[in-house]
Amino acid sequence: MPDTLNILVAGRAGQVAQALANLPATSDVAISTMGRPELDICDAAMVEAAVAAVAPDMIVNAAAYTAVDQAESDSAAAFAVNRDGAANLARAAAARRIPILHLSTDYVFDGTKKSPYEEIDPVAPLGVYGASKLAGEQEVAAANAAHVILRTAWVYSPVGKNFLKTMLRVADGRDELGVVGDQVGNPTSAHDIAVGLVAIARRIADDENWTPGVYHMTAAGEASWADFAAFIFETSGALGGPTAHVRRITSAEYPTPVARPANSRLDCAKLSAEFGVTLPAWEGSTRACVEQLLKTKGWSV
Ligand SMILES: NC(=O)C1=CN([C@@H]2O[C@H](COP(=O)(O)OP(=O)(O)OC[C@H]3O[C@@H](n4cnc5c(N)ncnc54)[C@H](OP(=O)(O)O)[C@@H]3O)[C@@H](O)[C@H]2O)C=CC1
Ligand SMILES: Cc1cn([C@H]2C[C@H](O)[C@@H](COP(=O)(O)OP(=O)(O)O[C@H]3O[C@@H](C)C(=O)[C@@H](O)[C@H]3O)O2)c(=O)[nH]c1=O
Repeated sequence: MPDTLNILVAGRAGQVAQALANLPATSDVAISTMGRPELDICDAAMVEAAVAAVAPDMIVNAAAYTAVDQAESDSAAAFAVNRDGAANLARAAAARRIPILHLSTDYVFDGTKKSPYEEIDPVAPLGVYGASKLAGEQEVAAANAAHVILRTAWVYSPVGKNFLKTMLRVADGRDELGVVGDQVGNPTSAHDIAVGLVAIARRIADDENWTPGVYHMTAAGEASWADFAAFIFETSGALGGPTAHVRRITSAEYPTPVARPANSRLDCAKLSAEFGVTLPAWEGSTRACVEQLLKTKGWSV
């Protein structure tokens, strides 16, 4: 590993990129996050220029088009970012002979499996977002042999747009909320993803014998969206924040432009075996996020 491992992160304003930027400073890892104005991943020339200027040892792609419903009517934009933008970054990394860590999603699956998904399970996205992310995985793998594709899920953090913040905002002034109880997954904190990414980056930099490929990286434990909401409100209510009763509903009672997988659970054993990385259980990280948001009433922004 170089004395300082320089990591360039694309997608600066996003949840995961901000969590990476907010990690406590260490002497052996330097993280530079870049946003759309100076690193629009859809612009191949800009990507090449930014990568040449920063001269990183590794690239993390945390930029993405993540508006799941909107993607259905904005397919070109979703594919431009999630497939073509990812390919641009992977090519720029390959040209410099450096690895790329690329984030992907549980929504590459259709959710019909009855147990947690493994990396070898067949993919079958239900909508444009999932299809565009799957295409991005394929482009990244084809463009750069030195790739780690990390599928995560149900990401939340004190910043950006996510389900946890939506729950606190919507509960402010309401007694009861209908939340789907028939979709189950792994709510995952952006901070925990950031810690995992840096651990993987260190491993790769230290050891040439790592195995490129697709890995699942989510929090330990599982919940339905209704379970997740109930836990958020229990935590927030106990601290004097917004709270509401969760009425468990079915997906049919909450129609959305695109269906979500009924089973989004990811099996993370491969990540643990290859890189020694296991993310913490979702409850503790959710509590920490709610506590942080309550300090600033940060759910409204
Ligand atoms: N959020 C979630 O629940 C999940 C996310 N993931 C994946 O994890 C990764 C990180 O997600 P998360 O942090 O939540 O995403 P966010 O939506 O919070 O952030 C994504 C960022 O990418 C930026 N971006 C979009 N287009 C471009 C572009 N052309 N060039 C540069 N930046 C761009 C966005 O900027 P702008 O605001 O200007 O559009 C935004 O700041 C993504 O790959 C996502 O698919 C996986 C599973 C769940
Ligand atoms: C706001 C709300 C949502 N829901 C349901 C709708 C949906 O089925 C589920 C999740 O809602 P959202 O639309 O907030 O979440 P969604 O945008 O589907 O979240 C996904 O984002 C992308 C980027 C990913 O990669 C996925 O892993 C996942 O995190 O909760 C309720 O039942 N009640 C509510 O009040």
